[in-house]
Amino acid sequence: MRESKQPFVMVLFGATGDLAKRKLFPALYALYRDGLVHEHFAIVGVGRSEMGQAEFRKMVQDSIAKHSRLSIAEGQAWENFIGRVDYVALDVNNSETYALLRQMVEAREKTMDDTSNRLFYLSLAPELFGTVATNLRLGGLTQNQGWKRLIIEKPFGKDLESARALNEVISQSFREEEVYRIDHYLGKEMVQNIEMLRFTNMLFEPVWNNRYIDNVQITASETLGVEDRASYYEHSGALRDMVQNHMLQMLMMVCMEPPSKFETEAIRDEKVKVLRSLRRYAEDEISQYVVRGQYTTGEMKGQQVLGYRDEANVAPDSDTETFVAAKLYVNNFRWSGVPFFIRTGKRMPKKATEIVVQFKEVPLLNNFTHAGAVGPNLLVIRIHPMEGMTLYLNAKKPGTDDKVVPIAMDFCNNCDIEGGSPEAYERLIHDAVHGDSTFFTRWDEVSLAWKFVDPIRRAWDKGLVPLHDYQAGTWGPKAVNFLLSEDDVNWWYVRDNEAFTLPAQMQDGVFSRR
Ligand SMILES: NC(=O)C1=CN([C@@H]2O[C@H](COP(=O)(O)OP(=O)(O)OC[C@H]3O[C@@H](n4cnc5c(N)ncnc54)[C@H](OP(=O)(O)O)[C@@H]3O)[C@@H](O)[C@H]2O)C=CC1
Ligand SMILES: O=C1O[C@H](COP(=O)(O)O)[C@@H](O)[C@H](O)[C@H]1O
Repeated sequence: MRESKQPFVMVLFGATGDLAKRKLFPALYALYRDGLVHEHFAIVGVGRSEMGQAEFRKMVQDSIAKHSRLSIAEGQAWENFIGRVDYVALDVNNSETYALLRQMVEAREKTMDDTSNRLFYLSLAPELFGTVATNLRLGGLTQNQGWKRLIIEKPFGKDLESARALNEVISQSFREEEVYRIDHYLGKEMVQNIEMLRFTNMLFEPVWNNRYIDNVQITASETLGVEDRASYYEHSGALRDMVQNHMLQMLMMVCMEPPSKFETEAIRDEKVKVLRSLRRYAEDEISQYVVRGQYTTGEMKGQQVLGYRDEANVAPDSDTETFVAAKLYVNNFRWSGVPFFIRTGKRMPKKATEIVVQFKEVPLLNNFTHAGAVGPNLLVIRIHPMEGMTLYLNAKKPGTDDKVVPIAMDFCNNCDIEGGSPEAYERLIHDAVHGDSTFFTRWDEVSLAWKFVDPIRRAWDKGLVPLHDYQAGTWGPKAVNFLLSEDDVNWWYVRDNEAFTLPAQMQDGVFSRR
């Protein structure tokens, strides 16, 4: 699993981009501040923009000041960090420019007792991933003495065919165990915690199956619209952007069997088995199991917002989906018959990612007069922005003889951590630096995820499934309801940053269905 700290040089392609500024530099700074990387490290930023070292360092400083969970330390500590950051402007398509990059990396390595461990991070447009992997090899950057690793941002392809082609190109320069495909949801504390909750509590594992679980709901809702990413999003849509990766990763974490060891490949093997058991829908079945939607103009926090088709760089007749909901089945012994409802969308009422595990209801016995008011137990795993979990149980209302009320046991994962828990990118970069690829996506996961998603995309492209409208600020198209009503299920109430409350359905001691 994790190696001890070792010196390394990180080459960050896309160092002037949005992700680098908002997430990657703040993450690197936090790792340095928390003493989680070797004292000998350096970052060589690569971008296209011409700028000098001082200007680049100022950009890094501004982005850390704006986006880091930690404030910039005054004095020596900051100087130590920023003094390790270099910049080179080059066009990654031009293989000749890699000689300069190599010189810069080697110059840094000379100051580290000639240790040569290299971490390449591709925070670039996906079309450039293969070219850079190849040019790194042709430019001699991958023939170093120590380890070499390649972190690749998403998306990894746009369908199975393109993902295979990309993988083929990358594999000519890096071995599979050197490739770290990012899915930043796997770096989220509470996504990682699912394993721990499940496999370290005797309370859950015996009932974690189709005998006791009625259904599972996974929501990743966003309040933001497409913002300035339309040129990417128009070709991606919510299916490729969120479902192929983040939603399926959360599903795998919920459904996987206990691994034979808490080791990288053992864990990844179990996750992959979930995707192998995931029921794949044929194109003519998609309309029964998957709903797509696109937001129209509506109100968010009292402000009128644009509909998707009116956003900058979106085609006026775009049929890109900004919302997807689906009913999934994992056809194995543990999960057969349990519906997994997933939904993700932009311009929804709350920013929240959470998983609700709804247990079956107790038998309605004649001698238990209040059975009608007794609702199901729920385990709610809150991933973002609240981190923690809530277990909903039933209990007697104090002062009454027989009135049953829902009660909630709430756990907050990050309330006691100053500055909040580590960001997903901190966790993931830290893992990659230390050779731990557990929370990165293995190639077979990627390919199976595309095998599930591709028929959906094809059915949509053929016009076999309607694209429904939903007003910005709502929970998606009404057409979604049929997915759940067949199973007599409703979406559970989603909290964002609200203080603890019982879900609306549980108030007044009665479980009402919305
Ligand atoms: N931004 C986000 O929130 C998220 C991004 N991602 C992924 O991260 C990656 C980067 O995204 P993002 O930061 O938003 O993209 P940006 O468009 O903001 O940045 C792209 C970066 O690539 C550089 N670049 C582009 N072409 C070349 C070239 N020919 N040679 C050298 N450098 C080049 C740009 O340099 P310059 O600016 O100097 O021209 C810039 O640094 C993408 O794969 C994206 O899918 C994933 C999840 C979220
Ligand atoms: O990968 C992506 O994720 C974000 C949502 O991430 P979160 O950590 O804020 O939940 C999404 O906005 C973006 O479209 C997508 O590319």
